[in-house]
Amino acid sequence: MIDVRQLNLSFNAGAKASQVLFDVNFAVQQGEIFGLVGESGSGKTTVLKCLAGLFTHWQGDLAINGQPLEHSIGHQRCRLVQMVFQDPYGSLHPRHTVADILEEPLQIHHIGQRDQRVNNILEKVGLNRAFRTRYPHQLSGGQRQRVAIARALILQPQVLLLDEPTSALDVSVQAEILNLLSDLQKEEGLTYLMVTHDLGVIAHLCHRVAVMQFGQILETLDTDTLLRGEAKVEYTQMLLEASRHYSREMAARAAG
Ligand SMILES: Nc1ncnc2c1ncn2[C@@H]1O[C@H](COP(=O)(O)OP(=O)(O)OP(=O)(O)O)[C@@H](O)[C@H]1O
Repeated sequence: MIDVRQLNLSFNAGAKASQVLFDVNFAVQQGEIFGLVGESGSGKTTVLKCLAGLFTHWQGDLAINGQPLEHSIGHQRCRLVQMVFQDPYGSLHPRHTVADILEEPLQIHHIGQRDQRVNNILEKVGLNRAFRTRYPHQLSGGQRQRVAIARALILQPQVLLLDEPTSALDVSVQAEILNLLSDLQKEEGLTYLMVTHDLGVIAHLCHRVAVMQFGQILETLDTDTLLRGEAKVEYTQMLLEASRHYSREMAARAAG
């Protein structure tokens, strides 16, 4: 469903050029939830932005559902793939109501029956039509992320690119959003490519993960293999240990 072949990307040119992606290769199957993990700055978000059309100066071959992606963003790509960002407050227009936010993509794509579609999608993400007139600042963090997910889904894309979709949320609402994403994936037969640093998120949602460091993929493995501690690459083992340690410390702190 998602094919990334020999993806390379540099920022700036000449003496200031810095390459951040080096021959990135991976493939995600239809209906799969695929995680991208790795330390900060390793290039995970950059991969997502290339697929979403937010970066257009990449080199290589990108395809979704067998359709090669152009070096520009067009209407067709928006109907195929949508991105959900980490910070739902920053990604929603502060002076637009929920109805405005959800109707905008429908207007741009000349899609009718907007009221009905907005009500349906609100219900799908666990909100209701009473939220139509609210502004982002009148919503909780979890509700804002539900609106961001609704906006991503209103054009009925086949692929969602999720950039740490729960990390900006209160711990108590993280599980709610993960469950929502899991339900939507099954109901709609969606394919997810998800950036996360959270072992719990990987264990809960992902079928397979690719481990990135310094703009390269070190290995791709299934979640069970990762959680059994059977990764081939030492860096992956280290990442797993660090994440377990971090989770235990967090749990101890929360309990104490
Ligand atoms: N617009 C930009 N201009 C220049 N450099 C950039 C730009 N966007 C990202 N980078 C650089 O590209 C590299 C990869 O960034 P990216 O955001 O993809 O990392 P990441 O793995 O998602 O990190 P994190 O987990 O912290 O979000 C970093 O060194 C970053 O500084």
